Amino acid sequence: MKTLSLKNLRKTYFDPYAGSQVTAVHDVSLDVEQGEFVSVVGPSGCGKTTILNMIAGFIPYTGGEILIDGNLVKGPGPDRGVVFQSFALFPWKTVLENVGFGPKMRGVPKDERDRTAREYLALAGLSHAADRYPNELSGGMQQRVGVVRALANNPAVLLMDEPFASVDAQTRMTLQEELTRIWQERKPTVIFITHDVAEAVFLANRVVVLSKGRVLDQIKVDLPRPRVWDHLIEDETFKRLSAQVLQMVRAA
Ligand SMILES: Nc1ncnc2c1ncn2[C@@H]1O[C@H](COP(=O)(O)OP(=O)(O)OP(=O)(O)O)[C@@H](O)[C@H]1O
Repeated sequence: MKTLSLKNLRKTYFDPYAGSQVTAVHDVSLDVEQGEFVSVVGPSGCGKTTILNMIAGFIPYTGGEILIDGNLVKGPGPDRGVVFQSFALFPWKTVLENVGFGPKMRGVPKDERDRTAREYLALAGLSHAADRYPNELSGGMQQRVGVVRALANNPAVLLMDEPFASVDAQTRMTLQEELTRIWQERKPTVIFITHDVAEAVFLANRVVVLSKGRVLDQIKVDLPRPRVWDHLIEDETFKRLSAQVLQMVRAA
């Protein structure tokens, strides 16, 4: 079943420096199935963040349409969860309260939202941190809380914009493994933007390569799961797919 559908999506910005319109997204059509994990890669300025922001409903689109479960996107909504590279957890709320915030806003009773929040925290190995405050956590842990906070709303689509870009390489690999494990358990529909080709391939069922506001190509990733770096780093298929995507990005 199709969860997300982009049809001939277009976005122009007014560039105040040039005094003219810039087309950031030309004509993007993309269908994402329920429970699919799609990575989006492409050179800087190819329109990745613009597309994500339009799906999130943060910025209007100039042409075409975005449908989520058949409904036209007209603005932000609880059917989409968003995780950025730098995002703010509420510093005055505990980890448990942060994760339970979305359900609270939707009127879910305290017992139930605490139960859901604890379930998601356990899934990310964060049970021990439930009563801590964000400034008592490492950057990697905060990022994991951000991911489970978005998931706890049970969004139709989880939108992730380079969520692991600012953590160290070691932590990043752990977060990637963890995300694939959580994905496998809950099967959320994910759009994941990254500059890191290996990350894109490691995580996804499909990698979409953008170039100058258009879809250049798409590659299916049939690697078995669970995905673990120790196995994949030397895996011939992983290496071949990564090289293929890298070549496309460099040519884009
Ligand atoms: N608010 C804005 N006003 C004017 N032009 C913009 C605006 N935001 C983005 N652009 C332009 O739109 C194009 C696409 O930008 P976008 O940020 O979507 O690319 P990106 O692929 O996410 O880049 P990066 O990988 O560097 O984050 C670029 O040419 C950019 O300069």
